[in-house]
Amino acid sequence: MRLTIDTMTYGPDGLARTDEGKAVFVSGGLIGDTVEARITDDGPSFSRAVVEEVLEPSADRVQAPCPFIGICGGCPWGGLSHESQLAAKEENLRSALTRIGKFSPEEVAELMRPIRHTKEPWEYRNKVELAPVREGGKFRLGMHGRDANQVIKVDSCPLFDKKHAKAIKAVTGALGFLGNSRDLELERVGIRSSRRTGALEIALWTPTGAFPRAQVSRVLSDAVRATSVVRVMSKGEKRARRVAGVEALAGEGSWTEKIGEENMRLSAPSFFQVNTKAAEILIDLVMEALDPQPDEFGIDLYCGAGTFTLPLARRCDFVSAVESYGPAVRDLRRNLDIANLTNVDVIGGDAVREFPDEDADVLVVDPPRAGLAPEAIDLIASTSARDVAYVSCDPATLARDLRRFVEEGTFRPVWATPVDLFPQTFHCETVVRLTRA
Ligand SMILES: C[S@@+](CC[C@H](N)C(=O)[O-])C[C@H]1O[C@@H](n2cnc3c(N)ncnc32)[C@H](O)[C@@H]1O
Repeated sequence: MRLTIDTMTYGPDGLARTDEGKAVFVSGGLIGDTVEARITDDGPSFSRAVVEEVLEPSADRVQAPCPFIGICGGCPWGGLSHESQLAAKEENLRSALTRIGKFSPEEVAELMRPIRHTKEPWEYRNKVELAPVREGGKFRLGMHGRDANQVIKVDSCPLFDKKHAKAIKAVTGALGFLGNSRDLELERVGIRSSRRTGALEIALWTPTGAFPRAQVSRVLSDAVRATSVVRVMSKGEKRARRVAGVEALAGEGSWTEKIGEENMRLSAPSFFQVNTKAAEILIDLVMEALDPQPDEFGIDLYCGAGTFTLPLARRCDFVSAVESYGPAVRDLRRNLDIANLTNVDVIGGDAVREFPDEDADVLVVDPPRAGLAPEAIDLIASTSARDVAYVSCDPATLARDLRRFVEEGTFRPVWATPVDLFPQTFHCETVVRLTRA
């Protein structure tokens, strides 16, 4: 079937319409392409298809600096110019605010500010994750393919920080060698690099139990000059793996990064934005949205290891910060110690159940993809906060939650700024300023 792609979805695919107007999600199709596509799934309201041949390539197609574009899962939009990616991300947010948030086109036009981004569409990632695979009795590590069951052997990744570009090959080589002589039961391997502090951490995720610590530490230390090698031990059912502990195999046992003026120390399981430079744009936008004053109180919900807590604490009189994940709570306490900040109450627990008793003037929320529970919106509405900064990694749940705030009648969105933290992918962060309605 001949199709012309007219939209990039919030996903890896392009979207086309048949002559009858039916939507077709086209894997491998980029906006502006005319393609010959094969239907793989013909549903009642939409179909799925894969590109068999690009008949007329989009003018926005570019040659990406990687031979694995289209195969590797890391860069689903890697064949598209960065300008076109930015435009598609703005359009995705606009569309979510209209379709899901039920804001009128005029309201959306008023809310939306241009997408912010850094000058680095490649080499921005401070973290890569490698997946293990055993094929024909041979063990190796590689990148997750676009097909989730596929693991692609790579020597380098153009998204990864060039300071430690060689670490990928060194780590895959060393662990491949070790894994062929004995089963390390590796679940995944994380590599975190900071060009600012020089830190390089290798994190080996394994189940609890016996582990050849000394041998792994020696082989990895010979292969790569890491500042930290850790083992993250997980337990429980595969789908709901929980972290049972982290043990240092060599070096510092944690990773360091400088973000804005702050020096952060992070344990391997803790969340940290993978694009440090672009995360600084998020911090600037949150501070712009809240404009915190020295006599004011702040709340930081879903605070992680403190990306927004520390800058907020420097500007406010007092901050309550809530985070449910134990390692991140410990990291935040340590980061506050390093920064000599004593005006933060760190609360470990669920953002709803442990919602701070202290009232607040300003509030930042940065929830996971699922967005805010209705109870969280009610609790936020019950504070006397004058402004809320909502940091979101999912336009759909963001749009849903903004509508809920508007329906509650307590806060209304003033502006929404998309931020491109993840070039070459469809993912997009957004910061929204909400103010008292
Ligand atoms: C998107 S991350 C943001 C972290 C932090 N603001 C940052 O920028 O580094 C979301 C955080 O929310 C935490 N989290 C997830 N569910 C939570 C809940 N129900 N209550 C509190 N924190 C939660 C996660 O552990 C994670 O650290």
